[in-house]
Amino acid sequence: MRYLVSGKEMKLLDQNTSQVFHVPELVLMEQASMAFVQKLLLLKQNKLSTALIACGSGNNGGDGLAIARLLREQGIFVFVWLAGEEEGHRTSSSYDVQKQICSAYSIPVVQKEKVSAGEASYDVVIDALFGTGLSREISGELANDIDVLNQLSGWKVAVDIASGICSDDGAVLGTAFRADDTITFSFGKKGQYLWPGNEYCGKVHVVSMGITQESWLDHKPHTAVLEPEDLKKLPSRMAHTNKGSYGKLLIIAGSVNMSGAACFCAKAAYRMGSGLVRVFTCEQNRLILQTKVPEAVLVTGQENEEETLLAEQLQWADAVVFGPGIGTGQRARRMTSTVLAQCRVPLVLDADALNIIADQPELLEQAKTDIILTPHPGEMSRLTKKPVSEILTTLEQSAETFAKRFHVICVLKDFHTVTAVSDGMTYVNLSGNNGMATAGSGDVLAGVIGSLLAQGMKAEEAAPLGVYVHGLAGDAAKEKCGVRGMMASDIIEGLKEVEKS
Ligand SMILES: NC(=O)C1=CN([C@@H]2O[C@H](COP(=O)(O)OP(=O)(O)OC[C@H]3O[C@@H](n4cnc5c(N)ncnc54)[C@H](OP(=O)(O)O)[C@@H]3O)[C@@H](O)[C@H]2O)[C@@H](O)CC1
Ligand SMILES: [K+]
Repeated sequence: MRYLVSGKEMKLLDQNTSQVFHVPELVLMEQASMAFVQKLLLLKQNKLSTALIACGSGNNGGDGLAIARLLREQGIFVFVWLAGEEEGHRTSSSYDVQKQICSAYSIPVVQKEKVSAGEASYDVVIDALFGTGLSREISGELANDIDVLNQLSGWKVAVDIASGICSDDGAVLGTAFRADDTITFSFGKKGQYLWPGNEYCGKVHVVSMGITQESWLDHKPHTAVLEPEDLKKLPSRMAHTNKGSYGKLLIIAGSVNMSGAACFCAKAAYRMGSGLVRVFTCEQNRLILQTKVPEAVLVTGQENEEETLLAEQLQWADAVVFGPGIGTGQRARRMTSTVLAQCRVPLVLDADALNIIADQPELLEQAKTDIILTPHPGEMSRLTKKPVSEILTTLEQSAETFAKRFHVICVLKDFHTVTAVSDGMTYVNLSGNNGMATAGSGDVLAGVIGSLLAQGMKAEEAAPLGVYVHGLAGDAAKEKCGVRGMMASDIIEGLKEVEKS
């Protein structure tokens, strides 16, 4: 697991390192710039001969000037554009020092007219206009400067973060540099991974500049990304066990003409390691379920006995998934009330269950168990009564606010799904790909998380880990089918590859 930080947190880490651990700002700047150059050369295998470095007037610009000097040392023809100063902005003291050094080495300075005229071309265009210090919309000449950079040909690389992207949430503040790659210091910044910032920052490379975990002091980071080593947290398999040792999962899913959701969910749960899965569904789905997932035990009932049967099944289960394909009619609404009132084991609420709860959020408050909700932005919009556009641009905040308000875990699904757990941690998921935007993918996720819960994982661990594993399964499916050919069943098959990794 690694942490992602906001701009404010990065500033705090910088300050603590300078003030408590006595590492001067210029030393950090030198280390950052050296690490940047090392990475840059590695990425292009030393095949660079010309570079343009556009510098703002703060410390990001200071980095840019140090980078110019270090690239020159490597025999690269460098040109700096002092865009911040040209626009009359106040310079930082470290920028002033770096500029003095550059002047002493006679590093060539180009003016805007020359850059915008496109007279020269550069192998790499480096953006050091703004970093984590960006605090408001970029306007006027500086906005135009960014547009000028975007129009240049050549490989585009951002120093720390693409200028114009808010480090905290990925918003575009006015306009933004479009980087192919971003080389960032010490910690990934949240805005590099959240939409639309992720599209502007390109591939993000984190390099060390000498700020270590100690610099957190007593502040606790609260956004994390799971990594391959976190797969060790998956429930272990012992030698002397039987199918009952891996939990009893109840999946309440499917309705007339909606059998697929139940199939995907149950299959995914078995592939995730469940030993016993029961599917509570309607009688009409018997044949298809018994053909597609013969491993699952089916429970169906007549309308007049269904409520009693459901209550009995809730008693049997170690974990419950409720919602995929249940519809939003009277039967589904009755079941929602029963499940939320009577379930005493960890519960995943997905799909139609979320749409029903959107009309009766008080049901969530009455529940007496750990709940994980897995809305996509459309469902989240119905749950919160906020437009989808707002949810998409405030993904982390939306998940966090909902989790805190209802004391639940909120898995807000998107290209980079955000999981907010009730203790204040949020996880940004980086596994997966756009081929997973396909029917049934969400049912698979619900089955994966449900399975982990039934195997005894705590809800706050099962939710982010389930999301991560689901993404890895999607990546395995991409290898086999490509992003267009991928279907939910391929993601289920992909779960086998995650197990092998
Ligand atoms: N600190 C350290 O130890 C190290 C930091 N490092 C590097 O420093 C970077 C952060 O540097 P930074 O804090 O100087 O801010 P930066 O992003 O360069 O912006 C400059 C100034 O612009 C201003 N401003 C803001 N928004 C604006 C707008 N829309 N339009 C116009 N002006 C605007 C704002 O000043 P304000 O006007 O708000 O007073 C801001 O201060 C970081 O990303 C990393 O690259 C590394 O060297 C390692 C050591
Ligand atoms: K930058």
